Amino acid sequence: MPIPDTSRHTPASMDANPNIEKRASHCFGCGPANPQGLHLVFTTDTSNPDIPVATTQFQLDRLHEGPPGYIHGGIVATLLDEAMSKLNRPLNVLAMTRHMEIDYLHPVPLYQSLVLTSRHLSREGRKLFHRAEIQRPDGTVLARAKGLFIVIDARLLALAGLTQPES
Ligand SMILES: CCCCCCCCCC(=O)SCCNC(=O)CCNC(=O)[C@H](O)C(C)(C)COP(=O)(O)OP(=O)(O)OC[C@H]1O[C@@H](n2cnc3c(N)ncnc32)[C@H](O)[C@@H]1OP(=O)(O)O
Repeated sequence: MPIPDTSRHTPASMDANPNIEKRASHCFGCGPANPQGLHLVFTTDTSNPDIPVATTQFQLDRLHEGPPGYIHGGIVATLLDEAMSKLNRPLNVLAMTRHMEIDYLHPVPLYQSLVLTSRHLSREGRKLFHRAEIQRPDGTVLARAKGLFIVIDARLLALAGLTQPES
């Protein structure tokens, strides 16, 4: 069994002083410190604070290939999930994906700049309903998702040491 290269990826539990920023910095979708991550950087439009919209452009290569020339479907799901998760902080909540459904409308190509966007739809108590799309620059929708995110009690996360520096 290969020995993990901990200089490239150290589990948070092995960090000397892990906190939420360090842990989030390894998020596969958006963490800058994850050498194998997607490094997505979103712009969030909160001009209507009740309906935030998150957008990024991305371009992937064969590292994430599924069908020849196209992005793996699981990575497409990751992209859509990540985009929807970016709506939670503007809504001032911590939330996790409970359910999502995806329409794979067209294969999503490698080596092309694409647009990933998400929009908050509605809220019912702890349940947040979001949607996300991957589009070509001409607006053609390649994949679309609807997601249900559940608001997590921030106090429980704090007790677990996830939202503040551990002492
Ligand atoms: C610290 C946050 C960091 C966020 C990082 C974001 C990364 C990107 C986003 C992700 O990928 S998060 C990782 C993937 N998600 C997970 O690992 C979550 C795993 N699931 C859980 O931990 C729990 O299921 C969860 C905390 C989400 C919810 O558990 P709960 O026990 O608190 O909620 P519950 O199961 O009772 O469901 C809440 C409500 O949703 C409803 N519900 C559940 N599934 C549903 C469904 N499919 N359709 C409609 N409603 C549904 C359910 O009926 C209920 O309705 P009511 O409140 O009205 O009773």
